[in-house]
Amino acid sequence: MKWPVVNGVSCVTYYAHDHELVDNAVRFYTNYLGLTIHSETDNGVYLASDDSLLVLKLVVSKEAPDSAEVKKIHKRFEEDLNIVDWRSRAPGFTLSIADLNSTILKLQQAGLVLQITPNDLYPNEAYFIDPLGNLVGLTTTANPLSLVPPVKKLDQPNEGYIMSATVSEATNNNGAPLKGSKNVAVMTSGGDAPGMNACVRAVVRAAIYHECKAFCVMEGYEGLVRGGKEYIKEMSWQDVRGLLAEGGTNIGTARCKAFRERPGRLQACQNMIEAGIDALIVCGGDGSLTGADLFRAEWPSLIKELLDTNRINQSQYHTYKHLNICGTVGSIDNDMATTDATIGAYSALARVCQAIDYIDATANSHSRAFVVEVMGRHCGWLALMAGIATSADYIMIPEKPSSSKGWKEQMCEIVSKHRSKGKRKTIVIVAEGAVTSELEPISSKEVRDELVKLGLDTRITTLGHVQRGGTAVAYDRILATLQGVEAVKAVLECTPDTPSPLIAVVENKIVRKSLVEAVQITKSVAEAIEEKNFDKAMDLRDSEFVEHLHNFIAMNSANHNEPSLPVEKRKKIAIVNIGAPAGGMNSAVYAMATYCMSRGHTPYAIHNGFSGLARHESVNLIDWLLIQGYNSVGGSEIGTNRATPHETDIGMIAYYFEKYQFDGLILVGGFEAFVSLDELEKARCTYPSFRIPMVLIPATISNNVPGTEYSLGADTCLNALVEYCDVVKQSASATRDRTFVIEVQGGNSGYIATFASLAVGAQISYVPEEGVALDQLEADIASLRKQFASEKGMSKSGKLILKSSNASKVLTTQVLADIVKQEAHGEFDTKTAIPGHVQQGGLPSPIDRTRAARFAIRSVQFIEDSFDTINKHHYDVDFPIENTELSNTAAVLGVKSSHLKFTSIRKLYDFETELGRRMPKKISWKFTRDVADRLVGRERLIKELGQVPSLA
Ligand SMILES: Nc1ncnc2c1ncn2[C@@H]1O[C@H](COP(=O)(O)OP(=O)(O)OP(=O)(O)O)[C@@H](O)[C@H]1O
Ligand SMILES: O=P(O)(O)OC[C@H]1O[C@](O)(CO)[C@@H](O)[C@@H]1O
Ligand SMILES: [Mg+2]
Repeated sequence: MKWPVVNGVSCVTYYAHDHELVDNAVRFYTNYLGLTIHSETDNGVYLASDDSLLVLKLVVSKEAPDSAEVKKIHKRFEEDLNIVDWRSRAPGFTLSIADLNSTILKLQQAGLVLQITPNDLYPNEAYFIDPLGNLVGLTTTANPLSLVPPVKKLDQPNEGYIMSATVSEATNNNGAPLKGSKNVAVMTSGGDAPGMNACVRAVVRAAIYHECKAFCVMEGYEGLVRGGKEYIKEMSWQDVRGLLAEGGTNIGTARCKAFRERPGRLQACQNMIEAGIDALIVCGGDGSLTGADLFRAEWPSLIKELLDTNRINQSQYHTYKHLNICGTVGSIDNDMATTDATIGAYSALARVCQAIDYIDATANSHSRAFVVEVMGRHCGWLALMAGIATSADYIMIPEKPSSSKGWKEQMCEIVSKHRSKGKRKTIVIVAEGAVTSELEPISSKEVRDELVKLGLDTRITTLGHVQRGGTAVAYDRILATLQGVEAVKAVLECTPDTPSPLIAVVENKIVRKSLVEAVQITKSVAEAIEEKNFDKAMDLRDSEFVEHLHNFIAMNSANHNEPSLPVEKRKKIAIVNIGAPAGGMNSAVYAMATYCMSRGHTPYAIHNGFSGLARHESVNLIDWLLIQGYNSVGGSEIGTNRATPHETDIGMIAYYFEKYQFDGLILVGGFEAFVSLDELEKARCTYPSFRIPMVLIPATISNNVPGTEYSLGADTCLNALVEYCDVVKQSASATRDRTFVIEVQGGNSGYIATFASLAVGAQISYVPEEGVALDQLEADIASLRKQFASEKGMSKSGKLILKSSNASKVLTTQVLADIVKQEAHGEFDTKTAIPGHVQQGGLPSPIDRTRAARFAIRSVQFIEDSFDTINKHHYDVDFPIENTELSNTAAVLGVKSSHLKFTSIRKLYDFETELGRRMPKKISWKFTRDVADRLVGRERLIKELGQVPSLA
């Protein structure tokens, strides 16, 4: 794509008040507009187009965020949205019509505020607001826009939060709130999936919050076809209480034949109109959403036929002329295009991994082979991710088949090599839809027969519907809840011209996509497989899927295939765990070591942190056989502690680095690891042995490492906490009149408390960023009293209060519980529950295992890429300490909007960290607090997160 500069400007300079904003803008311009980073300085980034023309400079201004300058930018932004002649105001880019259209689509998919000129004067222009608040124009001088209908507003500008949804009120085009304007129905369809209940709860409560009536369509499309009050039921706030903790879908689901035929859809249309439904939210898989899309496309003809045959009257015809429909993706298969995850997929993955962990034990005992068949009719996502998370020997997925004979040879060769290296067990995972390159189905029995031929005592385990059962993991509850809230907002904001939305999760954000397009791309994956065009099928899967597959193959070839790097490029790379244990630490070691082996590097483990190294020279070559099984154990197998290099003996550490001639270091840990990396980077001028690439993989349940929105271990912790809270809530509900104050870990970060409260439906949460303000406490107690009074001890009315241990030093958990109890005046009872270190979790979650593998492999690649840069200065007497290129070789690997990004420790430590509080300056999840409160009807008095003084 070419990006010539218009208006005779060769360089456009934008100002932002902090590095984070510049990072967001850089991410945006590189991801969506195809620019590349030309160079970086301490206070800005230059971006260039493909043809190396300098077009954009993003600068960190010294001005404070509330400075006059920044206010001016915002004012201009607001004015610009209303002016007619934007052209004179906005710097922009000229594009071909095709590029313009595809860029506009990308921008819409990114959920950006977007305006397309609605008048004839400039029909070829689109304008958007970039992440710095600047108005930017895209122009073409070719044909008028034809592909994209005018869309006034889709969403707020992105910033990139861990699964955040926007929580602003639904508004019309003039910004007026939309309240009470619709009857909103939700249904679940296709195979049930854990998390569907959370979605139903969120839709019902968000609809009621917006003063709409909420309905549930029972039994999927079957209920829509049958109609009547039995199948289309109005729901109250209380009707969806307790749903978060329940698996499956309580409103029923079905695979409905009648809806596949036009007469069935005609009847469904009539039933919806008779029930007065204005908007329908469908939570289902690819099939259900294909049905929804067809229903949408046919609606005008259906409603016309109903009018012509007198099945509805004129007034109904006019009121319901446009179908307002919205999809959220609920399926364990994770096979819907344009969304990274479907509701239920990670819960099913958790079931699969748990089962394989169990099988591992018996397989190992008997030295047996197991063929494990997992679900997924047309998609290998479950098999692939389970393969990584359990370090299976071989996987078979529909997207990447081998030839009819080839798979047997390949599988047997790999399995034999693993056995010859001493492995006692063999696990082969077969996706239900696995095929050969000739599309012949591969059965588990065939696989077993091949393994038997190798002389292995082999069993088949078909996991079946166990995979769909059980309660949803934390991730699915959060995803489903945020998507349900967004779906309601979307249907309220839809106008007759708005394309039907699909609520997706992309880059860790909840965004609206086009339902039509998602269905089309999903169909093309199936078509590509049918045409045996497997490369195309892989291309159509998201890039993360492809990366995971490459990683699996690389890790699996460790220690038996010829390494992929030439001898002179092979290095010695060390890994160390620092800080408290966190789920995924062992997986990081396993992935780092096996990937190193596949490349030809030598992996070393530093045992028991820096103190282990300094005091006991605890360094070992990592042995392939010894780390088998690492994925399926919690804690830190190589040992971890909090001591930083300075706190131990940095000189001794440098000595051992020199002795072992390490060429690269990977640190896995939390804030202490962050501080350690800073110390090592600063010590490079004194100790040449630290002049090597160093990467930190954030791993802490507190999720407080600057430079990332997600740390390994946080998901495992959330699952452990959610399980604990479910049990406590069950007890509280059984006694009808009890509140529990649960103390949550997380240091000065309220991340865990906030996301757990969203996932369990806690009535109240207190976090360090807000403290426990007395007026808030008073309001919360008053609200609890009101609720218990209205329920009169007749229903399941247990309540949870989640308190971060550092939310207040004065109000300890016990004191807080005592105050609540006293102020309840006997109307309800209050107790405490302290999960403590249980929150570190037992077995790491599949999310933490698979992310750990991805992070570790990216880290090794970073070391390979950075080695030459720093090696040039290895022997310099005056090591250049203020050289950005060099300081970039000591970096934190972070998730930013689900992109993995390396940020130099210098930049993070010096500019983006509140050292005293051990926290990043910017908190990425503040909106999630609002959603959590809104869905339990809590009014939070403190709206802004930050350093709010607490009672402490
Ligand atoms: N092409 C279609 N036209 C009309 N309705 C359809 C179509 N495809 C599916 N549906 C409706 O959606 C229902 C569910 O579809 P399907 O059985 O494919 O499950 P799904 O939504 O893909 O979920 P999962 O794959 O997770 O079980 C079908 O029973 C049918 O009622
Ligand atoms: O429960 P049923 O109707 O037998 O369907 C099983 C199918 O549903 C899914 O679990 C979800 O689509 C598939 O993986 C599996 O093939
Ligand atoms: Mg499906």
